[in-house]
Order: sequence, then structure tokens, then C-alpha cells
Amino acid sequence: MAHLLEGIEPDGYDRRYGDRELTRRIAPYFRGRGGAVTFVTIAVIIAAAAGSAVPLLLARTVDSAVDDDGDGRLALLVTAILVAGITAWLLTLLQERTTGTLAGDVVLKLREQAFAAAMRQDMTFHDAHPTGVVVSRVTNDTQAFATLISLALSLLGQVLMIVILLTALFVINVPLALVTALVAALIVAVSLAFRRAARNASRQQQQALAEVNGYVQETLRGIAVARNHSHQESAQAELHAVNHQWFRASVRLNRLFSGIFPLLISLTGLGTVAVVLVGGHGVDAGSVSAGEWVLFLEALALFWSPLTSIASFWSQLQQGLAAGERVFALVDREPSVRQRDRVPVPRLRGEFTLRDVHFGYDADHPVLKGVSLTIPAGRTVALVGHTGAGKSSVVRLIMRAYEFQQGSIDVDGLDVRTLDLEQYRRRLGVVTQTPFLFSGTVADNIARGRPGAGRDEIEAAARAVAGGDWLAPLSQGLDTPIDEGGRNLSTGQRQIVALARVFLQDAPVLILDEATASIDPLTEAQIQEGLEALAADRTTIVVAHRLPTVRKADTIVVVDDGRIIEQGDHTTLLAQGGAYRLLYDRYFRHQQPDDDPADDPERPVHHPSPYARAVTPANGLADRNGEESVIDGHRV
Ligand SMILES: Nc1ncnc2c1ncn2[C@@H]1O[C@H](COP(=O)(O)OP(=O)(O)OP(=O)(O)O)[C@@H](O)[C@H]1O
Repeated sequence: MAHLLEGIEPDGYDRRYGDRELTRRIAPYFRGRGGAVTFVTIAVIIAAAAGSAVPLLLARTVDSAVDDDGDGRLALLVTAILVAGITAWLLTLLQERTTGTLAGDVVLKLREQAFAAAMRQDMTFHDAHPTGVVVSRVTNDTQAFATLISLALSLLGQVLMIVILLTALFVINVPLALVTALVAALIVAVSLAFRRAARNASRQQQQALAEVNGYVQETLRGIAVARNHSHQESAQAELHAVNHQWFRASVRLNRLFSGIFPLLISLTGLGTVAVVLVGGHGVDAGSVSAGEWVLFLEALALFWSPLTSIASFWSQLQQGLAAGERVFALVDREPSVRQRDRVPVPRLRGEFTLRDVHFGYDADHPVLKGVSLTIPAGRTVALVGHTGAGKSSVVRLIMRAYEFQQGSIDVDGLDVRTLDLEQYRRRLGVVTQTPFLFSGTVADNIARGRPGAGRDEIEAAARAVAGGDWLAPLSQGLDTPIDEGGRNLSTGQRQIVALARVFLQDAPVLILDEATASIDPLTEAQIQEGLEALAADRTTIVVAHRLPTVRKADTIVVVDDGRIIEQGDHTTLLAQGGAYRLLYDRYFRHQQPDDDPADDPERPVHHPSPYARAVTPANGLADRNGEESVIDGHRV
């Protein structure tokens, strides 16, 4: 059957947990709910005792009816059966209700824990595991695991009833009890043997479902790209592949379960035949009363349900256990960004020192190959270089989004690996290339910079970027609704909202990855104005794609193939005539039609036409591809 499971691999951080370890992990979730747990335990025991009393009383009733002694015992016995039956029913009802609340409580706690664990992970984890797969652990798996608790309690009550009844059977008639116990033991043995295979199959089925979730989610998120590239057909084919993995895993699970039931039914049938034969013989010989014979037949029927429940519950039980393993594997996963200490970070001056930093997203592919750099507090540093040179990787390491393999990064003389990570990250105001905005309004998104900020503070932050002019084209200004991710705003507008968010955050360090996407000149000017206001009194590290940013930086750092090959200010580097000079000539210079000849004393002065600005590519990307450039106002 192995072929059915091809392609369903556990995630890298998955591991096996023994039943005992899983049980030990469940216990803390019931802390503070001692009263409810005690009630459930007592209710399970009493309900099991009352449930087992019913067939025992029934046997006595049969014997009493056969003897027909007419002393009113029959009526008493019938009343006792009714009382025992109602007690068992009522207590089971109350117990199941309480258990339902307890299990719901576990889901709440476990889900919050799993969510916190997913949030705690660094980007290495999120790069490697599709969002949908992680979502599946936080939502479906936590629920499946909690269902296990209700199931386990219900099973416990039924097993308890079997134990009580079997004890009574042995007291009444040993040979008949032996036959019944043998059948029961066989059923349990077969169910248990089935256990391991069922858990593996369940685990694989859940993993396959998570893969389907992950694929659907990722494809829908990239729907625009999928459409643009006529990717729909291949997307459908890829879904077909993961969907069939799930199908094969489900078929395997189903085959396992469909094989087990006929076997269990046959075993019980054989047991019934044995009890009928041995019991009938005993009745003939006078060693077994009619009531006792009925009791043993009744007991087998009663056992059938809980014993097969062990197997039928097994599916859910195994799914619950497998889900528990998956949730705890997430909860227990150690982020690869490791802090050695938790030194508080009440404030930062913002001086960074990188010494011989080596880094690769995976160990076999080095991206940064010995980066050393000092960023003085309060200064602006622009990282420039070709695409893929490693500029964003440098800032990602400063942000502690990834763990570097060698070297050190200090901030204000402290190793970043020793800081309280949460506090440190709060001191960094980050604006990415295409900032992610959350659903809500523009104001809600700015407010994320400082939770609890008042409306006037949000408005002030919005006005801090280009005097708030950027709000004019938005239909409802600050109250304009934002779709998930910020899809209804342009890249430039998203960056402006993110800049306003950083204003409100008032972080001492600003990290900006300039957009490479085309941004209209007005928005670009607004972003530039916001950036300058923000950078004025804080350390600013910019992955720069735009000339105004580069020119105004205190230090320009040229990154090439994971190394820093030049650094200095704009004028010095230009005069040096090295790598920056080349970059400037090929990309940056063309971004301004009226580039300042003072920048470059060797160049003659030109007078660009007003048309030049309109055709100037905003970011030089077109130039990179060699498709279109504008030099001195002329298309070339
Ligand atoms: N999440 C990631 N996982 C694996 N490799 C990555 C990841 N991000 C970047 N890389 C690789 O690392 C190298 C450096 O990328 P980086 O994003 O730092 O370049 P960059 O200089 O910022 O480029 P750009 O100007 O295009 O943003 C590239 O080869 C890139 O393919």
C-alpha cells in the first residue's frame, strides 16, 4: 500500500510523541478546572455502575418472573431497572455537556498557543512552510486534538462498564464468564493491533489535507499573476496532484477501517454462538438459571458497542493523536533565530556594527560573504547594488528575520543576539518594498504603529508624510477601507501608509526597502518628503533604488555579490570612478532629467525638455533590462 502514500512527507519539524508524552502535555490545559474534572470523573463512574446494573437487574427480573413467587419483587425490580437506566442517562448527559465545555476550553488555549508559536517563528520557517499548511495546524488540528478528550472520556465510561459487568459475570458463573471474557479480549487485541497503522494513516491524511489547503491558499493569493500568465490550467493540474495525494491517503485510511469491522463482527458472532451453546447446556443441567443465561447473552451485546467503539473511535482517536503531534511539533519548534539572552531594550541610539557577517538562506548557498559595516547613530546609509546582490539580506539580518551563520552584529555596542527580541524589533520602524496592510481602514493601519494611539495622533502621523496631501485621492481619506494585504492601494500609497505607521511608532531606527515598482512622480515626491522627515533624527538604513535617496544619504554602501565593495558619500564615490560610478551612470543618473551637473563635474550641462520627466522610468528597472533608458531627457 506504500504507493498510496507517495509524496506525503511530514514537515521538517514534525516529530513523534509517545502516548504518555501526549497525555502529559494535555494535563496542564485542565489547570484551574479541577471542579469540572472531578464532576466528570464521578459522573463517568456512577453512570458506568448504573449502566451495568441494568442487565444484572434484568437477569434477576427474568428469574423472578420464571419463579413467579408473587411477593411484589417483580415490580420492585422493574422500578430499579428504570431508576438505574434514568440515572445512567442523566449522568452521561451532564458529563458530556461538561466535557464539551472542557474540550472547547482546550481548543481555545491550544489554538492561541499554536498561533503564538507560528508568530514566533522566523522567516526561515515561513519561507519553508506554506501559510495554508500552518493555518491548518492552528485551526483544524487543534480542534481534532480536543475532540480526542471527549472521545477518551466517553470510551473510559464504556470500558469501566465492561469491567464492572465482567466482574459480576465471574461471580455468577465462571465458565460462561470465561467464554465472554475471551471474546472481549480478542476484540480488544485486534483493535489494539490496528492502532499503529491507523495513527500513521490518519497523520498522512491530515498532512495531505494541509497540503491541499496550502496550495489553494497560495494560488488564490497569487491569482492575478496566475491569470496574467495563463497559469490557470497548470494550477488546476497541480491542485489535481495534491488533491490526489489526499485522496490516496483517505483511501488507505478507509481500507484499514473497512477491513477491521467485518473481523470484529465475526468474532462477536462466534462469541454469541459459544455463550448460547455453553449457557444452554448449563440451563439443561440446572447449573445456570434462565436469567443468568439471558444476562450473558445481554452482556455480549452490551460489550459489542464499547469494544467496537475502541476500534470505531479509533479513527477519530488516532486522528486526534496525530493532530496533537502536529500541533505540539509546531508549539515546540525552536525558531532558528536564537537569542542567547533577553537584555531589555528601553531605547536605542541606533549605532550598528556588522563584523565579517556570513549568511545563506540555506547553508549550501552563501549570500553574504563577509560583510563588515559601521552605521553611525542618527545617520542615513543607502545600500545600493545590482538586483540579488544581497542588500535586502543585510537589512533582514539587522531585523533578526534570519539567523546569520558567522560574524557578529552589534547595536549600540550590544550583540543583537543578546537582546530581548520583541523589544528590539519594536525599536525598528520597517517599511518594506510592498508593505502588507491589514484589512480595516487606513487609520487602523497607521494605528498599528502604536496600539492605543488616539485619532489626533493618527492624523498627526498621516500629516507628517507630505503634509497629508496623499490622503486627497483616497475616497474616504483616513477612513478609506483597505482590502486584505492592501490590494486596493497602489504600491506607493502602501509605502506612504507604512511611513505614517512608522511616524506613529516613533522608532529610533528606520529600515526602508524602497519600492522597485513604478511609482508616479507625485507619490514618489511624497514618499521622499516623508522619508526625509522621518530620517531627520534617527538612524536610517535604506535599500535604495531611487536617486534622491541615494544622493542624500550620509554613506552609500555598494553591495556586490554578497560583499561590500565601496562606501562613501555620493560626491566622493562619483569622483572615485569605481563601482558606484558605474551604477550611477547606468541606473541612477537617468532617474532625473535635470540631473545636477554639480554632481558630476566631468559631464557637460544639458537642458532637458519638460517631456523628459514623463518618460523617465521611476526606478531604473527598465534600464537594467536594457529595454529603455532616458538620458538627459532623451529616450535611448
Ligand atoms: N527568502 C529567500 N530564500 C532563499 N533565497 C533568497 C531569499 N531571499 C533572497 N534570496 C536570494 O539571496 C540573494 C540576495 O537577495 P537579496 O534580496 O538580498 O538581494 P537584493 O540585493 O536586495 O536584490 P533586490 O535589489 O532585487 O531587492 C539572491 O540570490 C536571492 O535569490
